[in-house]
Amino acid sequence: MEVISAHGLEKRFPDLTAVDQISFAVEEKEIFGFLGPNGAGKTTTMKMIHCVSPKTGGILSVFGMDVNKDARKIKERLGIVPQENNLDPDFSAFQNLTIYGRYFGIPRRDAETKAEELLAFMQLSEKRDVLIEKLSGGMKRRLIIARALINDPQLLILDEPTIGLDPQARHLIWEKLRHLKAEGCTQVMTTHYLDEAERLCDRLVIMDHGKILVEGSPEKLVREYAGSEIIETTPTPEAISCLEAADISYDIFGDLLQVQTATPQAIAHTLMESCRHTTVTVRRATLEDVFLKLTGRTLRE
Ligand SMILES: Nc1ncnc2c1ncn2[C@@H]1O[C@H](COP(=O)(O)OP(=O)(O)OP(=O)(O)O)[C@@H](O)[C@H]1O
Repeated sequence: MEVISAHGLEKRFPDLTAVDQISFAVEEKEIFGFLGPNGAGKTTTMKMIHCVSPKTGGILSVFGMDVNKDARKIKERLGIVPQENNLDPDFSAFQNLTIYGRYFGIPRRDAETKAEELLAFMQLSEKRDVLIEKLSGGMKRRLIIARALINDPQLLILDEPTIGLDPQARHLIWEKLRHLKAEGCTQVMTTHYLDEAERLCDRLVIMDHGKILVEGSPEKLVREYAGSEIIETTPTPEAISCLEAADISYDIFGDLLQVQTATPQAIAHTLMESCRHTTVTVRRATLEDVFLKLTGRTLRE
């Protein structure tokens, strides 16, 4: 069953088209990722899904309902983890959860029971009565996820869930998101961390300039767009003439020469033979290789 279905979805602002006729479908119980450079249109797409920014064209349905007509009913079944920390600084961790429960009309006692459960789930019980400003970045992020779960959402929308966190905090959040998935919670996320997308997402799209460039599982995208292995060395005249003599295609990015291949051994050996004073390394291709190949290396502001 499709939880989200978009056809020719568009968001036009007076000066630019942020989302330009994109189509995608998110299936029940999957984690679906939106990747793309800054300004690609990811957050705008998320905002249309959670009904805070009306679409200007195309079709977008969530739980089979039209976002422009049934926003209230859709929102009741959603959990939102925004990019920015918008916890209420005047209240404790526990109060932030119970007060949020009121927006969904959850009776006070039920909200309190649920809040205790969620604090325990996110390993925050010890911080129950602590004010927001005393929490670390990782704790705040976990609390925002806990808050998004107060209404038992069927769809969780995560905008950069682990932005700015240390590896321990990120791993803990990944574990919790996997747990939620196993319990049947569909998730849609944006992330700039390609390792995060590779680990968590069943399927993803890479967007740029408001359009979807590619869609598929991380494994499929790596296989199709980056080959299985990457050879890296310094772009010396010897390395370049060695590859050109063997008719092997390569890319040069600053002081890095890369060859994408499924058969790295023979090429790496040839390169090592002809460039004895430079290092030649072989590594597995990653989603980051796909991302840079499709969206380029030019800095986006
Ligand atoms: N309310 C708005 N009015 C006008 N332009 C907007 C508005 N919101 C977003 N934009 C523009 O739409 C484009 C897409 O923005 P969006 O925030 O969706 O990108 P993003 O992919 O989420 O980027 P990031 O990775 O930086 O979060 C950008 O050029 C942005 O400046």
